[in-house]
Amino acid sequence: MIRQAAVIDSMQHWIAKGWLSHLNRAFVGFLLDLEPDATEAVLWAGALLSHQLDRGEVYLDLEKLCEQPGLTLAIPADDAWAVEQDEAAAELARLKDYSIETWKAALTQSRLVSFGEGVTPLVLTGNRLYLRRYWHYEQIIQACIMQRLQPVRDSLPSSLSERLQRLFPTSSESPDWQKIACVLALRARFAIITGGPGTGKTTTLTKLLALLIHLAQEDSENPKTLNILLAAPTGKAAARVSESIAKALDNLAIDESIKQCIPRKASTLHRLLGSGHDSRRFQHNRHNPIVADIVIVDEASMIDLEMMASLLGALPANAQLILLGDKDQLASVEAGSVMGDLCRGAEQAAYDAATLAWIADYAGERLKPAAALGSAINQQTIMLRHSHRFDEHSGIGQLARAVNQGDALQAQSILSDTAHYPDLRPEPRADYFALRQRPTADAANSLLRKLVINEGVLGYGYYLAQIGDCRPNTAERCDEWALQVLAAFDAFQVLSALRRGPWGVEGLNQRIEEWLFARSKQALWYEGRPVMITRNDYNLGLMNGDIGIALRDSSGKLKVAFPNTDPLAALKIRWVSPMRLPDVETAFAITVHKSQGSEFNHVALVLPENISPVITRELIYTGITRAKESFTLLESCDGVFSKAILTCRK
Ligand SMILES: Nc1ncnc2c1ncn2[C@@H]1O[C@H](COP(=O)(O)OP(=O)(O)OP(=O)(O)O)[C@@H](O)[C@H]1O
Repeated sequence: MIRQAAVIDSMQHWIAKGWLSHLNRAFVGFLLDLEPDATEAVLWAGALLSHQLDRGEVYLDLEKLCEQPGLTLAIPADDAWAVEQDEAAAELARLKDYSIETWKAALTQSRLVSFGEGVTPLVLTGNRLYLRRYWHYEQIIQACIMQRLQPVRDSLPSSLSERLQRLFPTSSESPDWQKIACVLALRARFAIITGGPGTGKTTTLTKLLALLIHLAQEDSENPKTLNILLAAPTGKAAARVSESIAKALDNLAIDESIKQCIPRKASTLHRLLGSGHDSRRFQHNRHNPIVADIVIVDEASMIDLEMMASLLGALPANAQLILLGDKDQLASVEAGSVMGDLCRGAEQAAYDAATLAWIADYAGERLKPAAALGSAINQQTIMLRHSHRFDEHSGIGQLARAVNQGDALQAQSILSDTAHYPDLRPEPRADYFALRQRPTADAANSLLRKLVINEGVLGYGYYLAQIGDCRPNTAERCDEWALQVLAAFDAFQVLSALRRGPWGVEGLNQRIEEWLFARSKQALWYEGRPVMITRNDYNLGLMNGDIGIALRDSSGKLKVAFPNTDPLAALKIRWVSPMRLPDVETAFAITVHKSQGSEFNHVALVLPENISPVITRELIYTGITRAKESFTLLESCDGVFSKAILTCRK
């Protein structure tokens, strides 16, 4: 008992430092209630597991914990890394008493732990300690995907080859991964199409759907019209997907009757599953499945473990699931990097003999066997590799590639060859910028200010001008105006790696508000304040990450205008009183995490003065690839960018 009290004391100290939360401590209390004589190792393991869940990790990896406790637990927190590193190392040393064997021995003997099915709160599998709920989600995902991997047909009709030929007449790519994606996705009820920005995921999807519709219509035994549903994790992502699908369909040379069967509007996953009020309990589940033949989810890297389990659990057994997304992006904010995990090994295209034969027979592509065989999921995973949006001259494309490959030297060399901002006018072909001189905090701040107040589209001036110059004088035009302001806001976005500190979103938003409104702290709500929802509000139908802008409506009242992402909604804008929005934060600067699923014409990525474990290659890559036309790197201290590129969490 004395030893238990000592553990709790240490935990209190960690809570005071902000390394653990009260919730983590409460979880330990819950474990103690169930097992009053729990050992210190079990209590620590419980607290650290709870801490990992807060950080978006699904389990506590005991092996990594033993090897690199600070890095594994991200203690101290990112914004205090520089100052608290030594103290944290000394505190973490107390965990050094435990080896992987002693952790496992203690957990194995505890009544709180089992190794699979059961009722214990904790589950140990190998070196991974899970909370039962998350272990269960993984089981559901695994079982539902495995069931869908079974081929649904052992051959494709000959009429399909002709259609494929028409859809993919010639290709600049060799092999043609888009064509391969189509033929593989026709084989089973599950497929993942992953690729960086502009690699043709949406284009491929529309062709695939056209083929699937033909196949269903031509089925001699049971011709049918497919019920196809399209979804994305957030409202913003759903709106972007709808836009991309509509564009891809406009460019697709197929019969109008087939096009009519392809949905142009995506809903959010919450809506697809039928979200109940204030909860993640959905109307659709295995007892009441969704009615669909094909479900497509874009921006799948944003799906967390719980949502993926809910989705798979609610799919009817015969429905086909197609996931689209960029596996190299950051994982979801909630626990679980499902897409990254499912796509492990996708680069190698490690197909087995049956898959290679299928590809050769139907796509006419003879791929070389990989050195080692990939997993069963790899057989239905296709990585698109050629960006059609960023050509070889595009700085954004080159930079994203170098970052993704962990090539810090190449990334630096691209940036040192950069355009700069003599008068904030980009050179004609350059689409990326960085401070040319040695970065310092002052230089970064002054460039950021210049950018932010820039009256053109490179900064927020353009957006502010839309508010003032385009204000309508009739109530009817208010929605149109709000849409215009929201679109203008998407032209530029400041992104930060961190939340706190002068280079985190809190500090940046404060400075940007002062620069733009030339007033130090004014009222919390003012016209032009962009806000991001920070917690799902099922009553208002606003989801974490949705962005709205405070505007005066036709009656002069300040309201927040949100784009209506419901595909069936008649009104394009929803006006919500600020009083009804307790969980929002200013969004001139947002975290890279929160920017997922969105794209902006110009992105300014701000890096802090010190590296910390959260500033990783995936984060930099995600930040860069949010930019459609131009990208600016603002390093407040030399070296952080390069170090981040060398830090890979995979
Ligand atoms: N095989 C191709 N040949 C030529 N152009 C293509 C090809 N595939 C896609 N494109 C073009 O590249 C652009 C990007 O394609 P698409 O929107 O399908 O990519 P994406 O991977 O879905 O992009 P995002 O990153 O926005 O999700 C579009 O203009 C599209 O017409």
